[in-house]
Amino acid sequence: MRIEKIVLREMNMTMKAPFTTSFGSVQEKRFLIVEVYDELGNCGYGEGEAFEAPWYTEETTATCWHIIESFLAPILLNRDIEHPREVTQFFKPIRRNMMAKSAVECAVWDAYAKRLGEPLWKVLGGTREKIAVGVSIGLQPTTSQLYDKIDAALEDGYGRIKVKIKPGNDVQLIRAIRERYPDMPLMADANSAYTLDDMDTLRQLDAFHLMMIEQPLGADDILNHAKLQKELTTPICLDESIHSYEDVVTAIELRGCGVINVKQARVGGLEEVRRIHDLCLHHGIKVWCGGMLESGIGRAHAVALTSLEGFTMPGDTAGSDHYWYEDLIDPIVDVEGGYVHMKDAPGIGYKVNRERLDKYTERKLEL
Ligand SMILES: O=C(O)CCC(=O)c1ccccc1C(=O)O
Ligand SMILES: [Mg+2]
Repeated sequence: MRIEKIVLREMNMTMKAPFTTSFGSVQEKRFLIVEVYDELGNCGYGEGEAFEAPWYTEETTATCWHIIESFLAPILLNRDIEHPREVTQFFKPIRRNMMAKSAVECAVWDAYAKRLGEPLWKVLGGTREKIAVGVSIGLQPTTSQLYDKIDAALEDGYGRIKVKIKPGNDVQLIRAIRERYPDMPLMADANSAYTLDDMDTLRQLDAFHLMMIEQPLGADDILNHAKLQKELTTPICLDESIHSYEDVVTAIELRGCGVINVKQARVGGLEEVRRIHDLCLHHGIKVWCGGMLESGIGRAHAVALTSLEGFTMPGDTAGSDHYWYEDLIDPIVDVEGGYVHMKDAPGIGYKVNRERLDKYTERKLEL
């Protein structure tokens, strides 16, 4: 396969409601869509999932554009590729910038699968015909508004609820949720808001049989997660701390977690997720697929990944309509009774609606 053209788009779409974490809120999403064309005219799509500000990782929409335009696209253009797994190797001379790399790598996978006439999930080695998904609910102004969101998610059939916590909005909040929903599969995500000085608070969370506590401590702090995990019975799940296969090796050796939330965007693409998935399976570490408030394009890649056998826990890939009034794909990612059913169409399996793609494009560059 020969990559003959790459199109870069900066998108701007507004979510139905603001999404609030311990860092702040997002409602307007500025992200990138990458189109990769092979010599036969197959077009693959990938999503640059970084946020406009560097609160979740150091990348932003603007740094992704710069890295793709100046470094990644020139590496791929007019290059012959046997298999998309090579892309990760081609990108090795460029340090980090995982979200920029992922956008392009995902697009190459989609083009490759379309060229084979096969659905991406099968090309990746996925086996599940349907995948279980949960929802992640941001911090709400009041507990009663949070209850309303939980009730709506349960009514929509989601079988696992993740809520955000932060210092001052944690033990009381989780206790209240547990009293109202004693048996609901529940987990809490702190997005790095605590330190080991908060040990007493974090220990109290052990009383609520949470499925896991996601990323309580700093993004660069696997060592202290290991210290914390020794003190807790609830498994720790790492999110922001994991940027690569090597980070997972470190986390496993240090016993820094029981669970990994993996996102293709955070680790540089689908091939790296596959390697992490295999490693976790080998070591008995649970792994599931997280989300980045993506449009349907990034969502479709996450759905394809989640069909790998090791993704035994529900992911964060809620249906498109949970976040968006309209999505870039037809049909939308649809959740029925807590499950997304795999599509048999080639590539990501969802058709990109070109009219809507153009409607939300604010800047476009052909390379
Ligand atoms: O539903 C999603 O797409 C994921 C929601 C979520 O929790 C999240 C959203 C944006 C950035 C980080 C996170 C996270 O997993 O910590
Ligand atoms: Mg998280």
